[in-house]
Amino acid sequence: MTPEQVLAEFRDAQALLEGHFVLSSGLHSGVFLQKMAIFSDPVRTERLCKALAATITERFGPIDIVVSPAIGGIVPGYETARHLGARAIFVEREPGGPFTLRRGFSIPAGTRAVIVEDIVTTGLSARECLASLSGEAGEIVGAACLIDRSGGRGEIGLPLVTLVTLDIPAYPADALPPELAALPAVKPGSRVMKA
Ligand SMILES: O=P(O)(O)OC[C@H]1O[C@H](OP(=O)(O)OP(=O)(O)O)[C@H](O)[C@@H]1O
Ligand SMILES: O=C(O)c1cc(=O)[nH]c(=O)[nH]1
Ligand SMILES: [Mg+2]
Repeated sequence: MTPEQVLAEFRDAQALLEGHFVLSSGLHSGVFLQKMAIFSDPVRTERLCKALAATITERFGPIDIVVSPAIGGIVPGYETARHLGARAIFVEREPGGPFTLRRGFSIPAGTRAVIVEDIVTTGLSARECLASLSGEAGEIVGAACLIDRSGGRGEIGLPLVTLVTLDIPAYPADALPPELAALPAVKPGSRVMKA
């Protein structure tokens, strides 16, 4: 799948939103990729995740386990795992807390795992996912996402593959451009911000 085809999927699904958004990292942006507009369509999700699985195989070789950060990573993690012939597990948090591997999930010795994210903005969520797996015996060989909106600057601590790299501006709350500051802010994701 070319980057243009991937972006066309997001555009056709009306997943490319404009407004004033508070992102998971606390940064603000005028653009939000509403991945759930993609993941609510199994056929569209299959097309994208099949392509991501091929990219993962090419870069990292055989994969036994896909591990994803909840909530956004669960659907693409599962669908990508299906195309990799791998298992799909996820890390989740108590509101406001760190990611944890629960529900009997593990990455056993001798297995090769990859982190699958939906969108990477700063890499914070993927980094926190990786940190939560430090006690697992298997090898985390890399990370993958559908869209990297960091311009390739997101830091995960693992090699990252993606279907598309975009460089979408994001701003700290105290450095908003006036046109963004003029719009009411909404926070679409699940991370609980600490006051
Ligand atoms: O690279 P980052 O700066 O971490 O931003 C990207 C993360 O933000 C979103 O998750 P969010 O925490 O909003 O919750 P969600 O997965 O429940 O949508 C998205 O699903 C990624 O996990
Ligand atoms: O950084 C985020 O929180 C984020 C950005 C984006 O475009 N889409 C999303 O689901 N989360
Ligand atoms: Mg997320």
